Amino acid sequence: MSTPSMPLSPGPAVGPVFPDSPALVIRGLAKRFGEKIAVNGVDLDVPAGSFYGLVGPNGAGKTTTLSMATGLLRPDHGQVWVHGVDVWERPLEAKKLMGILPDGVRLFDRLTGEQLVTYAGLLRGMDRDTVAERVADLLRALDLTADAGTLVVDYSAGMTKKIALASALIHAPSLLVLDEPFESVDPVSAANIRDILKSYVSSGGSVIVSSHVMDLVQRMCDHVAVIAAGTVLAAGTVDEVRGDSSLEDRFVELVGGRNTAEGLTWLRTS
Ligand SMILES: Nc1ncnc2c1ncn2[C@@H]1O[C@H](COP(=O)(O)OP(=O)(O)OP(=O)(O)O)[C@@H](O)[C@H]1O
Repeated sequence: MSTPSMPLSPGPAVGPVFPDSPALVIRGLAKRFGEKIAVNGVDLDVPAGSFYGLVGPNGAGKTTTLSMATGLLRPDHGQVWVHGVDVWERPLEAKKLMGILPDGVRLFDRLTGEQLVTYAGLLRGMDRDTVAERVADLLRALDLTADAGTLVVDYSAGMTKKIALASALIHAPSLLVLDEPFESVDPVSAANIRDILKSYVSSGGSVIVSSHVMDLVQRMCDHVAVIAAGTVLAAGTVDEVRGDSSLEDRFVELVGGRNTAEGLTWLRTS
């Protein structure tokens, strides 16, 4: 595979971040697990200030792509830039710019919710007073104040998602990478999270979010990429990708795979 190149200037090898550069650029990203090709040459451009949805069927390669884009999983091929900073060449610089909500990663769950978010802030090198102020704000915004002193291991799945999101937001990153942030989250909390993310984007932040909920992506995101079998099938603004259809219909059209229940006659009760 030839060396991938970024079309827009990635900036100098060392130096300040370029605010005008795209929030995230992915070129030729690929990953194989044994015989299984999980990600097969993904290119993606997430403009700064966009709310970008990444959708695809189960096993499409969304988590693998986002893990490689955020420096959690080493790609076999390809390159990733966050605001012009090469994630795999300058990981510390790149990671300062990102807030990450990974899917299924273990948290330090013997800490209380408050301790966990505080720890995330201190790890980011923030001073204690700012951390304390932001932890209180985040717990309030995510409706976790009453459970601040509860161990994370005793949180429900939705509460765990929310405390992990708070940990990703504490250092006010430029780019938020969220893998299935709404999974297991109740509708009121999901609406609160959407409001937080919308105001984050309107104040200049960028978000890339993976989700299976097409309706949510259509309402919330301004850009979307459809990925299946490790390949991007369509990408652009939500209106460009969906055309005259709903995003859900367009998704089914692109991805295919609708099955009938013909083979499950034994499931009929009458
Ligand atoms: N660590 C691993 N070892 C082996 N195979 C893996 C591993 N991680 C992912 N895969 C495989 O790679 C493919 C892509 O998985 P991935 O988790 O990226 O998909 P996804 O789009 O996030 O799926 P879902 O929507 O179900 O979460 C799948 O076939 C999966 O089985």
